[in-house]
Amino acid sequence: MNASPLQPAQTQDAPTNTLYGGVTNRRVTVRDLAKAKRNGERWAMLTAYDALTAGVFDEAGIPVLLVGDSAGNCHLGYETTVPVTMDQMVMMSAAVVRGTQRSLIVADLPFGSYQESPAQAMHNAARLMKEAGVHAVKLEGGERSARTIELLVEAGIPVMAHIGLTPQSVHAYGGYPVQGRGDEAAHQLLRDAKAVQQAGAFSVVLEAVPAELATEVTAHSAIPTVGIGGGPGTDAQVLVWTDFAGMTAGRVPKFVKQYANLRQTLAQAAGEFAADVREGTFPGPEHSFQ
Ligand SMILES: Nc1nc(=O)c2c([nH]1)NC[C@@H]1CN(c3ccc(C(=O)N[C@@H](CCC(=O)O)C(=O)O)cc3)CN21
Ligand SMILES: CC(C)C(=O)C(=O)O
Ligand SMILES: [Mg+2]
Repeated sequence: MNASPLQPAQTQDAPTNTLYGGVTNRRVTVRDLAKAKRNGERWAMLTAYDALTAGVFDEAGIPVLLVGDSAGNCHLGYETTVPVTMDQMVMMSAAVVRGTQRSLIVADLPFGSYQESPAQAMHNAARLMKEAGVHAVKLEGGERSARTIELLVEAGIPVMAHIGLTPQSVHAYGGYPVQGRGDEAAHQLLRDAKAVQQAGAFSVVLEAVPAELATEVTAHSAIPTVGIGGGPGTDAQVLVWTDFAGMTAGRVPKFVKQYANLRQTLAQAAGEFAADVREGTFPGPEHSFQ
């Protein structure tokens, strides 16, 4: 039986139960993710906005990378994701695709690029697939986006849905509140999950919802659920890479676990570089040409 591309082939030097590390010579596909769901395999997704960091995460064995419109907050200096444009998403997505060999690359359709009509969504999803070369797109909304998801899927575009807290609605929410609290909200989330699955989505992000509800949605879902602030019961987890790596300035959401403190590391290195230059200890002879 072929090893799942989500896990290393069981060779004597491949540690078990770790992320795959370039053990196969093909891209992860939506079929691999469906198989992982059937096999109860959990997997991790990270955001990436450029070729360099995408390549690091691809080599580290992250099977799916999301070119998130969170780039607005983490890469482009905006306060929210709302200003991010299609041209910006195409440029970042193309870089992420060029920087990777195995990870499946999903790109967000940014605010205002799909809500007008299914035809508008088709036009912009096609741009991401053709101009950037991504393998799937993601869009926000459950029942409200079902017809659009159907059209894209019928056109051969794999769609990752996104329900619960949908950050493009930040001004309608007045912030980023947890969604799905209370009976009516919980039932709406269950209807959203059912609608996107029936529309043909290959997976669905559950953002900022009570853990028990996310577990219930996952149990009733035939497609992989990807949690961010949804607790441990989802099939997969996604984090914004600048949060997980300790690069984000200021407060990060409660659901973030920081696996590194790159902001401090980089700041300290920059300080040492500046001091060496000021003091004339860099460059030394070993850095100089004769
Ligand atoms: N750096 C970054 N990380 C993200 O996860 C992220 C972005 N940017 N930009 C787009 C959206 C915004 N996100 C957010 C931002 C804040 C909260 C937040 O602070 N939520 C409250 C909920 C409190 C409650 O309702 O009980 C929290 O305290 O976590 C959640 C998601 C997720 N996305
Ligand atoms: C928060 C994740 C799921 C996202 O949509 C993004 O990074 O833009
Ligand atoms: Mg997004």
